[in-house]
Amino acid sequence: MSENAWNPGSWRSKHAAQDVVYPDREKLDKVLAKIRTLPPLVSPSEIERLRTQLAQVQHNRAFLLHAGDCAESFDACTHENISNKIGLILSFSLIVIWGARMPVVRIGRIAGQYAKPRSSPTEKVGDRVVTSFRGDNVNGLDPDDRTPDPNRMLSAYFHSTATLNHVRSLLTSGFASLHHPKDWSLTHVRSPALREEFGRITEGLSDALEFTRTIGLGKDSVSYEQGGGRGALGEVDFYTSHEGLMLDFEEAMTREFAIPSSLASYTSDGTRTPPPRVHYNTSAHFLWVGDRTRQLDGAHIEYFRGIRNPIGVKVGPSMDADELVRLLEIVNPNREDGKVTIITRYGAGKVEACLPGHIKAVQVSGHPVIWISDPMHGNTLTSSTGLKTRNFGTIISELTSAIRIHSECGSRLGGVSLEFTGELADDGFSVTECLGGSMKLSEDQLPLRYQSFCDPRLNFEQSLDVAFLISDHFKKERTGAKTSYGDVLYSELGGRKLA
Ligand SMILES: O=C[C@H](O)[C@H](O)COP(=O)(O)O
Ligand SMILES: C=C(OP(=O)(O)O)C(=O)O
Ligand SMILES: [Mn+2]
Repeated sequence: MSENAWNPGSWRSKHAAQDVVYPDREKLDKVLAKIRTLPPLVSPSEIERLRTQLAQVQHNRAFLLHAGDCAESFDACTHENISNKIGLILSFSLIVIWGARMPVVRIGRIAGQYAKPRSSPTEKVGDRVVTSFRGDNVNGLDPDDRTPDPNRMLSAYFHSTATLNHVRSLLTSGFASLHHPKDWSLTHVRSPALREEFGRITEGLSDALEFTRTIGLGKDSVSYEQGGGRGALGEVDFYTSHEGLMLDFEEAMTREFAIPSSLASYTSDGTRTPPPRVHYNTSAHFLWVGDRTRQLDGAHIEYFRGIRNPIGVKVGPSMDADELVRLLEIVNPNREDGKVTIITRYGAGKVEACLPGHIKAVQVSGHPVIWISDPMHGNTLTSSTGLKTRNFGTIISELTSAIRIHSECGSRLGGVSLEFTGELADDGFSVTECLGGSMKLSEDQLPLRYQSFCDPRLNFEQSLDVAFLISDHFKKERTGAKTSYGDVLYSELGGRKLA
């Protein structure tokens, strides 16, 4: 075997950062053997379709929304949570489509986002120092349940299956058409100026949808349940993703297939070459490599370079510009369109110093990439009461800086990666994990409905605030209106420029 040969297990000869050590190796092997026999969660055709759509994003013909929980949990795998999450993704994308007049490619952090890298192998729970919680795929949130258990990977497989099945059933039975701007209440918006701006967008959008329905009458007058079509909003593509962290699991879900729709080729003497066979990770459409596991000579990059799925690479302030280009050479040597999404996450105070150099280096290299901004992970802080949180103003500051810097560098921000949730607490209200937004969530409100057990997520209202901001930006760009970050939406939402 040549030194450069790849197979789904070739990562095993490299160092895996954030590795999980299982005390019972035999049990691990048994679980992995079982996972290898289980059916794929997603199909090669869907993965190829996503690659094509991401190539559209790369060519500025679509916008990418990558969003969902920091970490899913097995307990949160319920009808209510899943439908609220999908509902938020659909509402968010509708608002962006309205402003940008561009399709939105939706990739959820869902149906498999069960494993977490951590800053430290141990953490303090009360007075005790215990092994850090690494996600339901690995160990339990209960401090007495922190020993990694391989059976959790099987459980993750089945929870992913249940989640994905529910997502598919919602989307194929008309759920998307229920997400109407008329149902979005703006009563939480504290600033009258902001409420007016948001209202203008929802009204326009609502009118447009009604108009579409009116001219489509006849075709759509029979409901889906009565045998009719799915309506103007009914046909939506939706893709799944998770961080490709647990390489044992990812390897077991990697399967070899011929590329669908590729044909056999024939030479002039009639010799037939069968269609190329490649390796798909069949546990999700899209996988990303984290900022903590992207070492060029490490196990994760070795695994990622061999799969056919489109991939994301998290890039933080510690990435050198030439290292980024070398990474692209490794994971996309043939420079395929739609293959690599760079997800930048520097922090609002560092984006100015880091992003231009990264953009320029990639431009000089000629590598085709999609750039998206993750304005969450570089902006985490601890509240005075010890809760992990993020400030809405800082989040939109990094996002708007990224949009501006791309444009100044002759590049374009192709999308956004957010940790958000539409899930509701038992009292029916949104979670309270991030500060600010149009509801002006304050520090003393954080403990009210803080439900995340990893990173703080934007709630439904705060997420739509971001959608309105992006939509407004694209509308201005499209109509040639002057974009200024001192305008109503940005300033009323608490946006600020940090040094
Ligand atoms: O989601 C990202 C990381 O897993 C998370 O931010 C790590 O959190 P920690 O710094 O508390 O370990
Ligand atoms: C772990 C994550 O991010 P990063 O690798 O950028 O820290 C994440 O997206 O949850
Ligand atoms: Mn996170």
